[in-house]
Amino acid sequence: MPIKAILTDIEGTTSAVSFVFDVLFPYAAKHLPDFVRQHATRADVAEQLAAVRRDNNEPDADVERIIEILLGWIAEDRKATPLKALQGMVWEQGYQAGQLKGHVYPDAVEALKRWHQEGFKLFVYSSGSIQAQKLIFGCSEAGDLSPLFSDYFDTTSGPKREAQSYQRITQAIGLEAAQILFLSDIVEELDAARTAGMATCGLAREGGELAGHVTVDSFARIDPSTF
Ligand SMILES: CSCCC(=O)C(=O)COP(=O)(O)O
Ligand SMILES: [Mg+2]
Repeated sequence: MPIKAILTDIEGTTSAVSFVFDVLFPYAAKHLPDFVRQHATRADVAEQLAAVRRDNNEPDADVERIIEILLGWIAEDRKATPLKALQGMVWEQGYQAGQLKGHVYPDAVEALKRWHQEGFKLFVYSSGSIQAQKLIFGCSEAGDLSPLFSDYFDTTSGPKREAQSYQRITQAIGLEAAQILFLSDIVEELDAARTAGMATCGLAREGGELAGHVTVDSFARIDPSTF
């Protein structure tokens, strides 16, 4: 069945792991405490603070305790939906102030533009919140790439290592799973997408193999017509 849509991961796939770990996460760790203190009663922030209390089973946690929990989650790279939502809000301030510019590999920019022009529908699936995804592509070093994408999916569709998440995304996209090519640098994500019936391609930017999946080191080597 020919590929009609491409669903891509961000960290380690379109964008450098070092940008996420050395720029985005430290920025969030630095600015999140004051952001939470200042906006704790704002409806969208309060909703995420309530979710942290629920997820950590600490119904009485005050704002300072929640900040402590969130900083711990950043340090351990926990893909918790409330942390991801709050990080997106903090990064928005950084992008708006011109302190952050999204990193997207030039080969990814070139291929995404070409595939879009060729008629492939492009989608993103990342543990980063949809807001964070729109920012990294909308305020990228290569300019505003957001017109390339038809839709974005985050952990509200489920964890990235579970096949059911890819089934939900397939339903939302409205194609057969076999018509969707999923790109990622994590073998467990590729395995889950394949279990859901998607075609897969691994990105190993430093070289090597993602066991059991076609693996490339650059978007320039991906030809959707061969999957
Ligand atoms: C959307 S940029 C921030 C990336 C992020 O927070 C993250 O956890 C990366 O997860 P991914 O699923 O893109 O590997
Ligand atoms: Mg990744």
